[in-house]
Amino acid sequence: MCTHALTTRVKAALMVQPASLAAILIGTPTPLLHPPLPVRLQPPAAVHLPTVSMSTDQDETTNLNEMFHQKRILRSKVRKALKSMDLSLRSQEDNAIQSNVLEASWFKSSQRLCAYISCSALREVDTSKLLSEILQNLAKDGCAQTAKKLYVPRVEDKNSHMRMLNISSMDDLIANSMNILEPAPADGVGNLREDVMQANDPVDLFILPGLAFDRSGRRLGRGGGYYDTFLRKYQELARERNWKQPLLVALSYSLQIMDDGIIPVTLQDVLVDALVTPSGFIPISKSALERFDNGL
Ligand SMILES: Nc1nc2c(c(=O)[nH]1)N(C=O)[C@@H](CNc1ccc(C(=O)N[C@@H](CCC(=O)O)C(=O)O)cc1)CN2
Ligand SMILES: Nc1ncnc2c1ncn2[C@@H]1O[C@H](COP(=O)(O)OP(=O)(O)OP(=O)(O)O)[C@@H](O)[C@H]1O
Repeated sequence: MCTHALTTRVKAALMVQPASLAAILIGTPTPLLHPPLPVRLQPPAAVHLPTVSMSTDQDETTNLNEMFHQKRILRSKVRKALKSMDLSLRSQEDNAIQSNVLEASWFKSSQRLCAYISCSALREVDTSKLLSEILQNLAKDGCAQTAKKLYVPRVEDKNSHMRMLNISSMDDLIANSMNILEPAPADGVGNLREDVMQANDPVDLFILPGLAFDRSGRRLGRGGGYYDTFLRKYQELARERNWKQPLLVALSYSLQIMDDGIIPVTLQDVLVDALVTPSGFIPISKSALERFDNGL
């Protein structure tokens, strides 16, 4: 790749002037509205930078690498804290978070959702009660018009490519190589499951996992870039179709909420609209604040 192409990609990923890079690194609070969509960059490892007049670009590449390095450090700290979390506290927080979701009007009124299948080995906030409520309603109701439709993640490859496929029962899931339950592409009788990107109707709610969050909507994932890539594509689809953007809600244990300035972000990172913690709902974006104010 030529140096110019690298420079352009790195700048596009940072989407900042050099002077404001420090602000990103130290994590100045972002506005409540989400920033413009960034461009995903390739890791710049194999590029040879010329020695003249490129110090700024080199600095930017170094800073970007430093940002990913800081993310890795934070990930391992949070993983460690989650591993030593008291079991009864964890179970108490799992229950409180799920009750907060189940009682929320934005959850009750949602018709089509994407949610993660929690993995206890990864110490993720439990979603089993939410999933069984959604799927039970589907089974009870029988009427597709009023029951909620559920889409869950399926990792397709290691290049941050994930799909969200429709399931109607927990029996539709099998463990993948990472030991996370996910749907096979086709059901038991060979019919392909509906991919949310091909659905005719919009998703209104995403329930998101993550390792760390803050009150400005920053989210640190597990490092694969799967959700950021997927969410940007879905937001683009919603724009093209003039759909209302889905509400992005992340579930967080108390210890996963960081002070502002701790979570490094590039503009590739999609901000969440709200958090659900054991103590309640934290609206962040304008859209979440509106729903919260209106009791929606
Ligand atoms: N429940 C759940 N499903 C999900 C995600 C998720 O975060 N949670 N994903 C969200 O992207 C995608 C899968 N991505 C994943 C990325 C990393 C690991 C993982 O096991 N990470 C280890 C560290 C591995 C390493 O560093 O080599 C860990 O975090 O302990 C799991 C899933 C799609 N499905
Ligand atoms: N130094 C680097 N320069 C450029 N890209 C990088 C670098 N290190 C990692 N990446 C890429 O960035 C992506 C991971 O981004 P990030 O660390 O923001 O993930 P994340 O917060 O876990 O996101 P998600 O929750 O979406 O999985 C991966 O696609 C990875 O290949």
